[in-house]
Amino acid sequence: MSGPITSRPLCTRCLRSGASSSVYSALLPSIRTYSSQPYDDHPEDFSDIAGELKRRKRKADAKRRQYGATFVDHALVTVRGGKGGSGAAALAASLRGPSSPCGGNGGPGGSIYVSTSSSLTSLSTLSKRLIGGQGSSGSGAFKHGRRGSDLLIKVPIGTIIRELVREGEEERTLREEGELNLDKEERRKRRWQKWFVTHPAAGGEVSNREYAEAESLMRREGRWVPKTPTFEESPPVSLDLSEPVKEPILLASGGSGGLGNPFFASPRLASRGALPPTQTFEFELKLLADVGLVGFPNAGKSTILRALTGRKAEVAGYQFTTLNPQIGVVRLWEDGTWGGGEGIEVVEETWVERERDEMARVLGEVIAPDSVPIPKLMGSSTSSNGNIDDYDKTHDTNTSGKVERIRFTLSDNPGLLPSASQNVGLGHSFLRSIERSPVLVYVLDLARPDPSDDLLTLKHELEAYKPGLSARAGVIVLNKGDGVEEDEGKERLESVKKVVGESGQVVVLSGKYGLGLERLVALLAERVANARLEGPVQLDEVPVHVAPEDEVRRPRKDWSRDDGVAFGLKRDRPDDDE
Ligand SMILES: Nc1nc2c(ncn2[C@@H]2O[C@H](COP(=O)(O)OP(=O)(O)OP(=O)(O)O)[C@@H](O)[C@H]2O)c(=O)[nH]1
Ligand SMILES: [Mg+2]
Repeated sequence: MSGPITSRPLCTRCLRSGASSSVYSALLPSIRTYSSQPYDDHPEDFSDIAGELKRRKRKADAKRRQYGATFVDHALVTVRGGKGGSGAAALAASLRGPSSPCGGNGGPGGSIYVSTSSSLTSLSTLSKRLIGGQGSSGSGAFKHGRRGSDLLIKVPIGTIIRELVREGEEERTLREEGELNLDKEERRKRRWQKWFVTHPAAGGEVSNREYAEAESLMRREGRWVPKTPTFEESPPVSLDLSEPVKEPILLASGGSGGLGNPFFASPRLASRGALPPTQTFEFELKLLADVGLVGFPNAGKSTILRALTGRKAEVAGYQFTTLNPQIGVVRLWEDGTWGGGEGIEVVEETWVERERDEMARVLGEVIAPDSVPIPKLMGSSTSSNGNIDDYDKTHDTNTSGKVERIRFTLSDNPGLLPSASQNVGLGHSFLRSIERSPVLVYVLDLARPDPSDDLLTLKHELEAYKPGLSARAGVIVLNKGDGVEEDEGKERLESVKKVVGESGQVVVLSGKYGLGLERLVALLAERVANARLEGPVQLDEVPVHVAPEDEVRRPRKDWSRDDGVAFGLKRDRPDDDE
């Protein structure tokens, strides 16, 4: 286990700040510091490296065990508007004449609305059962009950909602009566008791005649519980929320409030509030982004998203860091500069930033990232003098006086595993989420020995899920172009180009150090503009291969990385190092 580090020299890479090291030394006992990669400043810290690796492996295993449980792209939700409050059966005492009915009506039940939120990318926040607030009952002196509170469900843009089942009060009652095998008279009595409130102090039993008169009065006035229309009479709700919703859309209305006894001109009868129909809705998420990043775990998709859009996607050196798709916005201006989010920085692993924030919190001052030596991008002739000021000059967040040429959305997705098309790993949920992106980008790790092999596997998985899907990925990114030897890198680039042929463009870049991004932005902008001219992607219903129960969300085979960390370990496989 790696714990707090108490006596080690300050690593300039993990605590980059201008503050004096003595300040940090004083704080070190309370702060855990790990270096992301290079420990070359103090190679004697081997114990920490081992600790850090163990910590990462544990985290990766935990994530793998979850199998993406936080990404929910399909949900069945039972929804019912709130029940109306009961009317009151009250009498106003009068000194001169007989007392008169003065019960107020019940308040209507709350309704359920749906709206979109651009910050959501999963349906995991949806409850299985949603019920609107109940209206409160009326009371004496003509006091009407309060309306029940409405519920607003927020879903990500790209959610499709379909109504599957609808059962109203009338149908429910009929079903119950059928089950109880009641005769006609018993049914009527049961309904009256269910539908009317009686005044406890108004004396005597309510006669059948009184009930019957009250019922026919309600029917005449259209206040008796209405029959819920069947799907033939009124088609089921079907919504495709592919655009942000301006006004919340009504999914289920609340029940009307009951009537007070003045309606019946009766001293002892009032009606109960209506119980609205129970509806079951299917929510399905098909995320909408102009460009979708597709790649194996750890290829650097989240790093690229952060570098291009500033969206705070988690970046870490273990697989399945991303479990929910993330969407960011890229903006390209007429002068050729581009930007998004917070702007220029070397994309660190998220834990480095967290610790810097923690340090800033303890010190009470903002800690700027220190200069980071920027390595050379493979194949580029320009050498860097290793300062953050040399960072990609075309990335600019200053928008003043600029004319925007195009703006597009980019989605980072969970890592794909071989056999994802058979629902292994995050499987279909992940593939469904990229289905709507007209432009796809394969992200490959140039540091892996055979990226062309990875490309073939990715292509195969997309084709197996939906024929033609892989053709949308015309841009192939070879990421981590900063860390490879020139010869080795060129060889890998050539092998990828051979697989790609004429069908796509290959870009070598470094998401982490922001090198080579301008070419990627230009290519994506062109492709997105063309795709927009062609119109939205047609979503024909794809017959999806459903894997047998025991294969679902369970990787079939190990897919090992060079460093020995295996993908797709079985859920119950014991930890090797613990
Ligand atoms: N040297 C170098 N490292 C990079 C580069 N891009 C990403 N990395 C590192 O690669 C690791 C994985 O990066 P992520 O962006 O989290 O990868 P991912 O594809 O989103 O991974 P998953 O979410 O698990 O699918 C992190 O340690 C990054 O710092 C790069 O261009 N150069
Ligand atoms: Mg990621």
